[in-house]
Amino acid sequence: MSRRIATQIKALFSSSASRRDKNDELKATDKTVDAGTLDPPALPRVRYEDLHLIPQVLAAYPAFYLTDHPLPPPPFPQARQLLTAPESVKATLIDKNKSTTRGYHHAKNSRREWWDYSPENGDTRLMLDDEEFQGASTEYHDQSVELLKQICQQFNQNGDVAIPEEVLENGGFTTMRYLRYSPDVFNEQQTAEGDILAAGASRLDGKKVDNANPLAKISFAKGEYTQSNDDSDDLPRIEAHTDLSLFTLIAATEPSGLYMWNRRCGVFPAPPVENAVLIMPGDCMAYYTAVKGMNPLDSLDAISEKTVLPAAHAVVVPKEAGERYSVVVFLRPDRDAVVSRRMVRRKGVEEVEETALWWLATEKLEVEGRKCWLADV
Ligand SMILES: O=C(O)CCC(=O)C(=O)O
Ligand SMILES: [Fe+2]
Repeated sequence: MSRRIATQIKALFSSSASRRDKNDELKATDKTVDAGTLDPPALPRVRYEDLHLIPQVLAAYPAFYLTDHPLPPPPFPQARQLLTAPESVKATLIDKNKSTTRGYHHAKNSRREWWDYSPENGDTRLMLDDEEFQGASTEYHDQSVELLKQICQQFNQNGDVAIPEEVLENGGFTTMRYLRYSPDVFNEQQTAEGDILAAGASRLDGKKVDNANPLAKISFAKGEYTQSNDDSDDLPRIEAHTDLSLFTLIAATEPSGLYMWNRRCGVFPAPPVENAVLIMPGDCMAYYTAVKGMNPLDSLDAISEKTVLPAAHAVVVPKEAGERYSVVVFLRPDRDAVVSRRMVRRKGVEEVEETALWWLATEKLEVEGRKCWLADV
């Protein structure tokens, strides 16, 4: 790493500390300070003009905020417009083929509802019939895709191609999601037999078991996170998972409630930051940045410090905090894009096995706690 970049990165990471209240900063440097007065760890901020720093930043942090970017304001009014529309309108936005990546969905036991915009071939089906809604939504989607592609290009510098150009040529299987987390989203027959269980929840011996929410009632005190599962059924949330994407972009309203893990299980709160978007790597990046000639499906040796791992994240909106809206853009390769190639031995013969995005998606559905809502990819 050049000295200039090393200095820039150092400045970048210390700048998250310098943003804190001056008193806190003084406390943080005082070795005798009670750990209870420390802030939780902060995710770094990267300016748009410093995109080249991203590979190094993601070697140290699970995600980052991008500031000074050219995106328009996030379409929160549109998210609110759609997700608070009458049930009869939402019903018209449900895909007839039961797609899990297009149109309106809810997980009422998690007090969450969402709408996916899947614009393959410029498709505007399952959108609100409103010109302003469509204009703002497509504009945010299209510009976010361009931005996320620029982020991917940072891994293809100096003759090194991590992400194949063909993956970045078209929009691939990219989608945008509007989410609403609210105590007002609830299942009227919450306890009725046969109701749809919250994502990640299952029935065991007739009892409802909630394994969806490891962050229920999370709090930070004395320099540590503590968690309890009391009332976890009531909190608007999304279970811990990684995204099936190259990169994911998130803009959210207050209150916060988004948490991310780094590769050493450190937890970072990821509250909204004004005029910034949160960028996190998804599953595909681990394959594209694995040690050359090795495959994470074969061995953990394929993962080096420079390998960009998908960021595990969860949302738990604190009790009585009100509603939270988020706008999420998932940059993905085509469904058929080969994400990984490796040599396997079958019936004594060595052959190349190719893994496509759609296969990763279906495989992921089998993994408890790592569901990704892409059943029909
Ligand atoms: O609402 C958020 O901030 C995150 C949503 C999310 O993780 C997802 O939809 O995959
Ligand atoms: Fe996610």
